[in-house]
Amino acid sequence: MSIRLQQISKHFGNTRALEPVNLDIHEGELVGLLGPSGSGKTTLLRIIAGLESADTHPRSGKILFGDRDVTHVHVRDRRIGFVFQHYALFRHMSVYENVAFGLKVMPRNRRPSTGEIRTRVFRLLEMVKLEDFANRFPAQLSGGQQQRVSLARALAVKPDVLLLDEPFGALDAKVRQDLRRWLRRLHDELNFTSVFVTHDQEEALELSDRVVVMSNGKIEQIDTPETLYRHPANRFVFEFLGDVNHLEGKVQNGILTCGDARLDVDLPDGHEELLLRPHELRLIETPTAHAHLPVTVTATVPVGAEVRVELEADWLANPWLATIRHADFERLGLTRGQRLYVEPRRWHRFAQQSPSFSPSPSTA
Ligand SMILES: Nc1ncnc2c1ncn2[C@@H]1O[C@H](COP(=O)(O)OP(=O)(O)OP(=O)(O)O)[C@@H](O)[C@H]1O
Repeated sequence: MSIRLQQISKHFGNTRALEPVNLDIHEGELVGLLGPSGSGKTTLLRIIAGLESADTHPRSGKILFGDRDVTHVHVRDRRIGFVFQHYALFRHMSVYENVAFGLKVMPRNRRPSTGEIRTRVFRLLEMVKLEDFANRFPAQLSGGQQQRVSLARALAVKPDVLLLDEPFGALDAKVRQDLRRWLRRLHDELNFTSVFVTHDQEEALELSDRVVVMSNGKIEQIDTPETLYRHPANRFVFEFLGDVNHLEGKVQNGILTCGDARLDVDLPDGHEELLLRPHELRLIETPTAHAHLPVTVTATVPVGAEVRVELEADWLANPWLATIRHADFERLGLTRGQRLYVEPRRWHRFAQQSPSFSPSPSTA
């Protein structure tokens, strides 16, 4: 089922939660709504669900599910499954009863037989690997297991659309990771259309076919994770999608200067701010002819396959972060207090007036 939003806006009193937005979600797509707190993600999801109504003035928007105009259709008639952050499982019902609930309360003419309900519930419990837990109660399950029951329950009624609001928000990192895989697998296997809300960049990039990046009630960009990362539409998207180091200074005759730091840049004279990703910084023991960026190591933290290195310097307003391979970490014998130089492999800049993205070639 495709979803189309046309000119949907929302005010709560004087607060504008959503500017008029247009959004096309294709049938079978898994779309993430990503943005900082208060950017309007939940409001947008609730409007798709029919739990919240969009503004009707000054200009009324439209919501289409496939060809069906559902703008004024009640939530219960939209054929939607929900999964929320706080597992709203019925605590007095077993896992089996929780998953079967939506089927048992269907109108008589649509309700499957008891046998069919049983088959469908066990099929879903198998898919989320909880078939041995059918008789347990929610309190006897871990957070991740409860969320898998929530997923199975939402899918039991064969929704056209599955909506998830920070579904894994309350869980620890490892469980979140597992549940993402569950969701992706179920999505691909059962082929429904899903929209989920998250403020976690990694979750959005890993799980989504396309990501909708939002800020201040506006859609900043809608793209595949790959395109978002490589071609951010503006500075907000670039900064929101990952850690960024800033280098601000004056360019004269192709050299950017900031205190005793210097970097060759192919830019016209004037004030510039360059943005650098942590993995695009190389740490070296002596400056090069093109880059003289002296720094001091203030902390080193091994994280997975990389080491995060915090760097400070008099010429820096805020510390920098570099991520390097363990092999480089060992080769350089990095310790706190060590003095080094940075050589950017690449930098980025966004023109002040226009929101265009100007990736630079390597400056090395
Ligand atoms: N029921 C409400 N009454 C008044 N203002 C609201 C209501 N719901 C949301 N808002 C406001 O609308 C804006 C968008 O809120 P929304 O919950 O959609 O953001 P969000 O991106 O989902 O944030 P979070 O990640 O913190 O949940 C915020 O400024 C919020 O304060």
